[in-house]
Amino acid sequence: MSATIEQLDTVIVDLPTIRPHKLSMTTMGCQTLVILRLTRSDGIVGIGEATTIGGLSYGVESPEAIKSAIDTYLAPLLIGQAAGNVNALVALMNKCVRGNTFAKSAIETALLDAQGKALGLPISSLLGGALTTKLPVLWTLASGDTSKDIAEGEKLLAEGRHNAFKLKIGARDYHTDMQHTRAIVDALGDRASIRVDVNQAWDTSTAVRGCAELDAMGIDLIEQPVAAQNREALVHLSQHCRAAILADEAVASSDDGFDIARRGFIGAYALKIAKSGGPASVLRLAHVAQAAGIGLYGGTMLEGTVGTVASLHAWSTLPLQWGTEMFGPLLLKDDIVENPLHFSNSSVELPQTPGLGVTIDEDKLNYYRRKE
Ligand SMILES: O=C(O)C[C@H]1C=CC(=O)O1
Ligand SMILES: [Mn+2]
Repeated sequence: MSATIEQLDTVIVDLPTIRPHKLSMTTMGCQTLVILRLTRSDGIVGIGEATTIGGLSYGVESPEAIKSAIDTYLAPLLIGQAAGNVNALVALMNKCVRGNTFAKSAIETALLDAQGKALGLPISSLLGGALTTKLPVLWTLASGDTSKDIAEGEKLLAEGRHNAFKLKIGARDYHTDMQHTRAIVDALGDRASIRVDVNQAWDTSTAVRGCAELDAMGIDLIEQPVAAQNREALVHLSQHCRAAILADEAVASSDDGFDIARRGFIGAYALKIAKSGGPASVLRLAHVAQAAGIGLYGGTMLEGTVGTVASLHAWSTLPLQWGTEMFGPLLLKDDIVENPLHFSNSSVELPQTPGLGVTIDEDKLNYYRRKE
């Protein structure tokens, strides 16, 4: 008899960051992960993670709401169902629960982890196979202080840990942001690819001016310069700017991807498992992008190791013109897995053991779990 889903357990975990991480909408001093354990009738346990940024300041699901959506709605829906058919379970979740892609992503990850363990295959194999087992990883310089960012970039270049940096701008006034970016390009730009993420902070005319100025500085990639809803401007910028434009908050589902492509967008899409509902569901968006000639980038919600590895399994099956930013675990002071990822030479290694390839460290989980 095939295994059924018996139990879903969620815990909220708060992990401190190694330094403040400053984005246009919030400054993080801690990252909150929702860790899911899904137990099957054959005794196999799959793990998953749902993580957002800054409570409700970045996405529409808070960690507390994600836990509640799983505990109250998704768990009762799934318990008793056959555990091995991920497509059927995703279809059931999408039929009965609207939105809530962060919560669904944790579940899809746990289902794939469990099924991979049952079949003795890594998740990437369940998704059709990895094109590579080493993926490029950039680092985000976002301490909020230009000289600290330069020192951090110099150290990481010297260690050979990263050769591409993303700068977070948009929180401060336009001139301060431009001065900050120029100083970093002057200091590090001859040895590293420098990209910026504006996180939706500019109106259209500021974005037209800003993208031209960033272009002239030699910035390679400009991420989400305008509001997520301002698709006209995003398309216009992608067609008029020499630097590539990366759509992040503007693109979550394959429908978003199709609409933006249909309007004539020619940049790249930041894929994130949390935006699309999991490591299998995100591939639909990737395939729309590929059909439209749009580039791919492996994006992060600054997940811990579980969410990062889940994403890496999906990214490994795709040609990524712009690499990945799967550095989340390196931004955290500690980890809740027994076998952390290996980052070196500007890349990370994809685990090859069955399922995700990571095991929870129960003592660490217990230490960092939120005590209600
Ligand atoms: O891209 C975002 O908007 C969010 C996140 C990804 C990397 C980082 O530093 O912040
Ligand atoms: Mn972004």
